[in-house]
Amino acid sequence: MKVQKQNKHLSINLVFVTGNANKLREVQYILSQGQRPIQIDSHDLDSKLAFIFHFPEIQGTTQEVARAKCQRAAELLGGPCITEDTALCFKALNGLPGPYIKYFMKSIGHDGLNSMLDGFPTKEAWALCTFAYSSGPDAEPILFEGRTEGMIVPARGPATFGWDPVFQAEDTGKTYAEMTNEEKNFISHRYRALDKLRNYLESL
Ligand SMILES: O=P(O)(O)OP(=O)(O)OP(=O)(O)OC[C@H]1O[C@@H](n2cnc3c(O)ncnc32)[C@H](O)[C@@H]1O
Ligand SMILES: [Mg+2]
Repeated sequence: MKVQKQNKHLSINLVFVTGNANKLREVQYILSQGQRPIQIDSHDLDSKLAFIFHFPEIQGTTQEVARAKCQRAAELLGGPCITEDTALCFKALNGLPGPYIKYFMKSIGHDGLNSMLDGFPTKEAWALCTFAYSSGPDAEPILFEGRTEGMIVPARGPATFGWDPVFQAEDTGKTYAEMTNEEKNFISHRYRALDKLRNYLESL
């Protein structure tokens, strides 16, 4: 990561290690807003790093999963980086599927996520985003969490990004998939976590 302060302007370049193009698009969008834009290096999807995305992610709490991925990414890169883990947590299931949502989505899809809650008294859920920042292979990753409350509903809106069509954000009446980029990226779990990361980076 390069941090340069010139004439009170802050220019930060970060390497974001992810295999998910939708995440990268949203992160670039969110960080380009505001008074001090942060550049995300786009070579993170470089094929040289592609094998990292096929590493099994560990089991554990969202924080343990996030720390382990960032640590591994910093070791492979030999330098500073950020990584991100997203969990979708059902209240009725004490927070599961949580960090394992990717495998549930792949196996049972939007309908299956709804069916999982059949017979439970609440459809409440929350989206949890955990950014991890490592200053290098020997440093302990630092975590930044963002959470958005909502509920699981039958799919509405374009199926462009993961579980967006089945997550209706609290007080909006809309699923993430029914929102514009601006709307989602103003209230999302990702926006809230990135806000904390941005504050941290600006304090360096
Ligand atoms: O390489 P990484 O960054 O790990 O990318 P990934 O796709 O494997 O992502 P995760 O391990 O964090 O798994 C999260 C799952 O939730 C999905 N997801 C993440 N953010 C989302 C969002 O804002 N809206 C809908 N689905 C999302 C994503 O597509 C995955 O299926
Ligand atoms: Mg992953």
